[in-house]
Amino acid sequence: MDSQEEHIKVSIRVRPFLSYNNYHPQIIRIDDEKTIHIDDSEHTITSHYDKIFSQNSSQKDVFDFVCPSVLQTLEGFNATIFAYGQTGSGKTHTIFGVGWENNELFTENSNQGIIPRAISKLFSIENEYISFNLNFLQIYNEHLYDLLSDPARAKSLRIREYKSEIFIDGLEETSISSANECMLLLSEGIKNRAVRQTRLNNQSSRSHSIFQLYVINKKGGFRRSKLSFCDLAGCERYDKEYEMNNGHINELKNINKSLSTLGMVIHALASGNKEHIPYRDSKLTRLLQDSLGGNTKTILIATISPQIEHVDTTINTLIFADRAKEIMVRVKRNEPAAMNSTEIIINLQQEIEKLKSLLSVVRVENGASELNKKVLELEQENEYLRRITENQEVEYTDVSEDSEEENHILGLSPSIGKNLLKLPDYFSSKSQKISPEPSDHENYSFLPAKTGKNTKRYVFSEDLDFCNKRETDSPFPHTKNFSTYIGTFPSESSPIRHEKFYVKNVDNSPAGRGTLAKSTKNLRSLDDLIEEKYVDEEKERKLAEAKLRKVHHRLTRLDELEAERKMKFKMDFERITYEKRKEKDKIRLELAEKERRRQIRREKRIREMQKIKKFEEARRREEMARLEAIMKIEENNKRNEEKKKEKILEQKRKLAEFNARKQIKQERGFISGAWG
Ligand SMILES: Nc1ncnc2c1ncn2[C@@H]1O[C@H](COP(=O)(O)OP(=O)(O)OP(=O)(O)O)[C@@H](O)[C@H]1O
Repeated sequence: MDSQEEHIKVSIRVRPFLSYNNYHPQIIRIDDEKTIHIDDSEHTITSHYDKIFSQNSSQKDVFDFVCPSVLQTLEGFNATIFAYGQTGSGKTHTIFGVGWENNELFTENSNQGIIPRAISKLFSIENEYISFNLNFLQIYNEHLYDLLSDPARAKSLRIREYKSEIFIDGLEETSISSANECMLLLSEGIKNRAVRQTRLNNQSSRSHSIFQLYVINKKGGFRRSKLSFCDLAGCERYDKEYEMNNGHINELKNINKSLSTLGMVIHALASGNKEHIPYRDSKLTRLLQDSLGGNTKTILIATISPQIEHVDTTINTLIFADRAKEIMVRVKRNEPAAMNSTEIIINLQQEIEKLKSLLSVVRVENGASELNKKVLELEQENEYLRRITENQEVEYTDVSEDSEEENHILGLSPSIGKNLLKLPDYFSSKSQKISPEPSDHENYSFLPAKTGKNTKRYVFSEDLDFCNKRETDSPFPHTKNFSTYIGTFPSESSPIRHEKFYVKNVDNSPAGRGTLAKSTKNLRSLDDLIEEKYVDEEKERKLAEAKLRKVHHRLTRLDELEAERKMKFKMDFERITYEKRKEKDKIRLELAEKERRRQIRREKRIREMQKIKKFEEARRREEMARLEAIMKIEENNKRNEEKKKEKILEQKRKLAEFNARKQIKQERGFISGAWG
């Protein structure tokens, strides 16, 4: 099936206020299921995600959101669900649920987190072809531990990579046949996790834990998919007011370091730069590699606290979630591995063999052990060669049989041969390897016998005169008057080995001399025989020398390699130290810059507030003046009005008086007229 590209799904879950929280203003508003607002005096932020879970959302609501991806593992897709967020914001609550201490979560209830719900869901689907394996691990202080087999955190495990797939050496994968069995193991593992009471959480996870369920579908082959749940340890700030012991500080440093690496990985992936993703900078990112950048359907649940004092961390979590939204992953259904059980077994066996051999290679590659191994091999080889050389010497010097043969060829009696200075004893001791040379060379004749390429043989005679004539003398008869000595004289200055036969002439009579001459002649024919042996020995010696040269060459090369490795290690170490220092400086600068900007913002806000206050004051004063003016005008108007009214009243009064007077006049006129 073709692969398809899709975004990582991102959701936000807001934790409710906990009972021990004091009242705090609501700074989080959720408009619809996809939009969240953060509003406080300093920030106004709006952001969109695949799903927002409010403070009232239930565990079931969250599971319903991830359920389709969980079920897709049955069809051969890999899936990962991971929770990220500030300490105490509800990651463990979301992923595992609460109440594991009392095994409360075995049966369905509202507190169950995503994992127990996923287990129940998967086991509720009856399918004879499907089986499950699981493992459960934690990353504590940058060390990996098997939560199911190593509760004491005694043995940390190592990450390996094979065919670009990440696996953990020594992590036990347990086959499970029922949901109950699975829950039991899960609860065992949960109890083994590293937790600690902190200021923000009574049961704070101090490790990142990863629970992996392998879904094996045997229908039409052997299809294996992986469902991972990851509960990350929460990021936490160093708290000066809360006394932290060294263990706590160490945990905090490791947690924050791995989370910041995760942030960098997310940042790099989101920016589309697939070239250099710093997966290897932490164990966490190494393990999440295939979830973030590989063939896996991934869901991130970012948990946030509703409290105003955590607003900065909440915003950082949202920034992290924003970046994760941008990541594209290419997902593909896993292919079936083989068609029948025999093939499956063969495939698995082959795979195991490959992995085993790979492991041994990786193991030796990972340190000086390879070098040690090679050095050991070479030492063994050296020892072997040394022994060969010694044996050759022993064989060569152990001439008891040869001397008997020689005696025989020389025609010397066995008794004479046996008296040859007891040669085997003589040569068997290293300290006496060199035969005694005749004390006075003047008295010896020097007869060159056969000369091999690397061997020179000489025959000495005590009698110079006699020896000078030896070439023309008659054959050497068997006689007890002669003793023959054989010795090997390694030359210090040259690789040529000098071998000297010297014959003592006991009987200095002419007959005796004749015998010696004959002996010498026979000796020369013996040389012919021995020469063949020397040629073989020569070959062997050459071989041994070549081997030694090779060993020497290899040792030199190993020294060079070791020097190179050390140099590379030193350079890498320096580079990493430099980068880390740079990174630290950068973070320090960023923090300082952030602090500076925050300070500027604060000052600006204070200035603005002061401006607004002044402006308000002026406005108030103006308003007061305006009101006073209005009141004055109104008073004037009122006064004028009253005056007007008085005037009118006066006029009315006057008019009334006038009218009254007029009427009186008229009445008087009328009376007088009537009288008149
Ligand atoms: N949605 C929720 N509803 C009710 N209680 C919650 C919710 N989320 C978290 N809590 C409670 O808040 C407390 C802290 O939650 P939890 O331990 O899950 O946080 P965390 O993010 O895993 O913290 P840490 O990173 O320190 O482990 C717990 O008592 C938990 O039960």
